[in-house]
Amino acid sequence: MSGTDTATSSSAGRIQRRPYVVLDGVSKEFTSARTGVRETVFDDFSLTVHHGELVAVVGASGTGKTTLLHLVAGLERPDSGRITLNDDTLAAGSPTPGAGNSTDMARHRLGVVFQQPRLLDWVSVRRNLELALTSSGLDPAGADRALADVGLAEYAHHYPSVLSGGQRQRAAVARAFAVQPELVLLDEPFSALDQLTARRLRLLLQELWTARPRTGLLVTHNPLEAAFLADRVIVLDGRPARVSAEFTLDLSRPRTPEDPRLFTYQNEILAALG
Ligand SMILES: Nc1ncnc2c1ncn2[C@@H]1O[C@H](COP(=O)(O)OP(=O)(O)OP(=O)(O)O)[C@@H](O)[C@H]1O
Repeated sequence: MSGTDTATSSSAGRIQRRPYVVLDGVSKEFTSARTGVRETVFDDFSLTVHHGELVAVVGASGTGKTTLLHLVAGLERPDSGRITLNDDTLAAGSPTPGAGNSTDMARHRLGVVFQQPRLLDWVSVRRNLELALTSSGLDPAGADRALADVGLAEYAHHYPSVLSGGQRQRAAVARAFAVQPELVLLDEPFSALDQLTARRLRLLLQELWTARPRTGLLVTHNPLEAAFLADRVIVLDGRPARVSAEFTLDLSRPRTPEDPRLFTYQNEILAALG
């Protein structure tokens, strides 16, 4: 633990040595809809994310960042290799790869935030959260608390369409955290927002993370966002994808967006991106 303030936490204090997400020798191919050619996105790819660790994944467009999240979420199955979450085998390669098991998300308490909020427009914001809670076998009464945590209590009865883009993404974050996820997957969660809103939501995410540390994978094109939020940043490169560089960010939390050390990391990550 660094410093004397008990509200701050260092990575070393939060991250356990126990692996939570393990990809072991994972391979994944797709057939391009455009050319009909098979592309090997991952070949014998391995990655470990430890309990309490937030790993950011950066890399050029098309390297396989979203595919990596989909594999971990159980939305895609590996062609070969094994993926385990908290020692529980989520997926093992099968000769007939197909869609993942939709119960995986509930079983492992996954919270997912996508680039777009993906809220149901025909029900209220509260109902959106209640449905997520119910499908995870949780009490829907938790919706109001989750909305209050992100500052949206007074918008609970509104339909998503009357909310601003930032408020909708805030609601999406609330929905992801409402299920008290053990694992949070974030796919470019703030890239569709203006800079000021994105900054506020990063601070909110940090608050939620500090209140109760979880394990997470964050896909982002923004090296500064990666440095601000993550414990470790990996750079994915090539086809098939491999980890070409890795940065451990030993900065205590809460972090401030103006911390000059973040800009140093940003430059190092940018240099690794080439
Ligand atoms: N369901 C699919 N069917 C066919 N090809 C796919 C499918 N999903 C991904 N791919 C291909 O796999 C490769 C990796 O895609 P992916 O979306 O994971 O990359 P990415 O690194 O997240 O890209 P970006 O940064 O642009 O979002 C791309 O060539 C993509 O076309």
